[in-house]
Parts: sequence; C-alpha cells; structure tokens
Amino acid sequence: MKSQYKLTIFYGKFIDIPSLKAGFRIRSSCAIGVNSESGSIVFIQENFHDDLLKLASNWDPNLKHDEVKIVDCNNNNNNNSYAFLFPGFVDTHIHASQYPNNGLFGKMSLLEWLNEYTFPLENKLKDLNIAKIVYSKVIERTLSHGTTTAAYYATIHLESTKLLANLCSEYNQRSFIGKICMNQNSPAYYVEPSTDTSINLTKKFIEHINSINNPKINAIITPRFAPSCDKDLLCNLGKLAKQYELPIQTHLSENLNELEWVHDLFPEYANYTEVYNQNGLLNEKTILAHCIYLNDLELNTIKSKNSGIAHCPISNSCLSSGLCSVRKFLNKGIKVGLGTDTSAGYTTSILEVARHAHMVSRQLASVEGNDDCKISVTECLYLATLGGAYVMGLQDQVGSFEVNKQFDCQLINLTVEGSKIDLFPWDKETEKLEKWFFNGDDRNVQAVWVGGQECGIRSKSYL
Ligand SMILES: O=c1[nH]c(=O)c2nc[nH]c2[nH]1
Repeated sequence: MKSQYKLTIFYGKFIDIPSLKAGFRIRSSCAIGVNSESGSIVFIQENFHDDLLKLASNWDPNLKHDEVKIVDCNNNNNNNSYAFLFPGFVDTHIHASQYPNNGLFGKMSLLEWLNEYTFPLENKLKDLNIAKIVYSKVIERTLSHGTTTAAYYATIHLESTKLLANLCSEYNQRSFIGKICMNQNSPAYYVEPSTDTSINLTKKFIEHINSINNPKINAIITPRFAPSCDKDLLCNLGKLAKQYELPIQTHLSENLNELEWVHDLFPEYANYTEVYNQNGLLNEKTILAHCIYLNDLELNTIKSKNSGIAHCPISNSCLSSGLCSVRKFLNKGIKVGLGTDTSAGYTTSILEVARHAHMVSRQLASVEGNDDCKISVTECLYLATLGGAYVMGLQDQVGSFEVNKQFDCQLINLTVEGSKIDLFPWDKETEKLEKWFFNGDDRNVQAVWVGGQECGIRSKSYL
C-alpha cells in the first residue's frame, strides 16, 4: 500500500561509525529526512532546534504538512534517560534453517556436528509447514536484535527456500538468500543427486527472486563448502554467479579436520582458497565465512579478488574451531563483517557477536603476546554495521547514515524498563555507549526500520 507520507523526518541523536578507526560519530538534535518512496536519506541536519516542517519545505516547497511524518525520538533524552538511533546491524553469515538448534552442539566439532545435529534438522525444512514456523521465528528474532540486513543460508530445498525469500519480503528485512548446493559427501537423505539438479534448482530460485521484484530481497549463489560439492558443481556455480551477476557465499578454512579433508579431496589445488578461486567463486561479491587457518598466500588471493570475510567468533568458540585473527585481515585491507552463524553460534544477536569478537581478540593478544590483535569496541561495532555492508557490497546503501543511503536503522534506548544497563550521572557519553556494547540486548531495541519502513516486530511504542 502506498504511504500517504512523501517524507519522514526522524529526529534525535544519531550515532554511527563511518570508518574502522573513526570511533563514534555522534550527531545530536539531528533531523534525517527520508524519502518514503525510495527509502533513502535526502537530508541530514544536526543541531537543529527549529520547526522540523521548515526542513520539509526546504526539501520540497510543494509538500503539504499532512504529507510529512515526524518521528521524534528526542523525547527520551531528559536527564535520566538515554536513547539514540544507530545503523541496523548486518549479519553476513546466518543459517536460517538451523535456528531451532541454537545452543545445541554438545561437545562436538564441525564435521560430527554437521552429521549429528545439522543435516537432520535442515532436512526437516522440506516440509513447508515446519519451514514457515522456523523462518518466521528467525526473521522476527533477528529483527528484534536490530539486524536489518542478513545473508541467509536456507536448505537444499527449492520450495522452502522460496518461502524464506517471501517471508523476508513480508517482514521487510533486507536479505541475501541462498539455496544450498551440495552433491557429494553428504547423507543419502540430504544431498542433491547431480550437478544438473543443483544448478537447475538454483536457476529456478533466481527466477523466483526476480518475480518478487523487491530490491531488498536478493539471491546469493551458495555452494555449502568444498567437501560437499564436486569440481563440476563448483565450476558451474561459478559460471552461474557470473552469468546472473550474483553474490556468492560459502565456508572456508574453519576447522583443522575440514582442511585435511579438502586437501585429500582436491589434491590438485595449492590450498583450500584455490579450490574456490580456480572455479570462479572468488570475486568482490563473495562472502567467505570463518577463514581461521588461511596462510599469507590465501589472504593475498582473497585481497586481490576483493572478497569479504564473515567473522563468526561465537560459532568458532562453540565448535572449538579456533581463534581467528581479525587484525590480520584488517591489516591486509581485506573486508570483514560479523556473522552469528546460527546455529553453530548460539545466538542471533550481532551485538553479542560483536562483543565476542572483542573478547576473542583480547584472548589472541595474550596468546600471541601482541596487543595489536585487540579489536576495540568501536572497531567491533564498525564490523557489525558498515564493515558488514562492505562485505555484502552494500556499502553505498546501508551501514551508516549518509545522504542517498537507505534508512536502515534501530532505535536503542538504554534506560527502557527492563534494561540491564545502569547509568550513573558521571558516565561520559562514550562510556554509556561502551556499557551498551557490553550489556545491551534486544530489550534495548525499541524499533527497527528498513528502507525507512518500520518493521512490525514489536507491539511496544517507542515514544
Ligand atoms: O559453521 C558451519 N555451519 C554449517 O552449516 C556448515 N556447513 C559447512 N561448513 C559449515 N560450517
């Protein structure tokens, strides 16, 4: 339905992190105008204390007052309360289909866990009734944590993957959705019989995404990981990505047994990264999850292809996969974002992943005796927002507040009833934000907008 409003003006304190080293950019008493039709930001005016409708007239002198919607988030900022608008989080790696298993991994590591926990669950989602329950819940849950953009893995099943795309569109969550491709080394009940089947189903899925005709909903080519795809499938998926100009997502170098397995399966390649590279699967739109054990040659290849890395520190801890040095990636100028990696990761919260990234980096600093490993609070929040946007090729659209970017945003209130954050009168502003980083959760997320449209996840009012 077409909105009666042509312009929405959001007013309040806007905070974002415009580059890795920038720290918090805090814009107080700030008015951001959003074009209701395009969802993009048309003006940003900070320290504004006049009539907001004047800004609307500046933008379009013909605009009538009832065509302008004002969302005033400044009311909360009396002495005892603290609220701000922050870019929506970007989850660069999440298995939507695995959501029911969040927190279930026992003592297992990757390869056993896939067989014992993951493949049986994913196979259940061929039933569309089950898929609808699982996918609705995971979208609701991620939105409630402030995730406005997600790169989802579904399952090998076409119809339920189509359903995930439809639901993302209905819930208004920006998303990349991948039908998983796998044609070898998988259980008989959960494997595609041939390359042709996998490619044809992927093509049908791409057609479905095109038919949804929603620019927020995109297809992504998804070879699960090298062990579950033969060379023919990898190579054809590379060609498909090129033909349709689509992004690619897969797993790389997550676990030592996996590395050995890849070496045995693909002895003709110099390393794991080359398996993807030589099959046309590495380019500037590729998202590589984990990447814990890459050597310098592999990192150089990833950098030269301008591919991005989804850092998944919670998953890496849950499955004992290893400690991943993000600083190594950043020092090489490789794009890095964060991934919950549900359900190898136990949470759907990117904020929690960001603090885990912080903690793992500090562990690494002590293990390696090198303080450079430490990733600061604002660097972690950058990875959770604009860093992730770069990894997904969306850096011109989301991740920070700039004119012409989409308005993907979350309203955070540190003093909402039930909040776990206690503020004291002497807290400096950046200290309040650091407290949010370490103790915030979905209770602090009061509203979420994608492309300027509020996502209807909450009944509570934010004003
Ligand atoms: O964390 C992971 N989750 C998965 O589902 C998967 N498949 C291959 N490799 C994987 N790693």
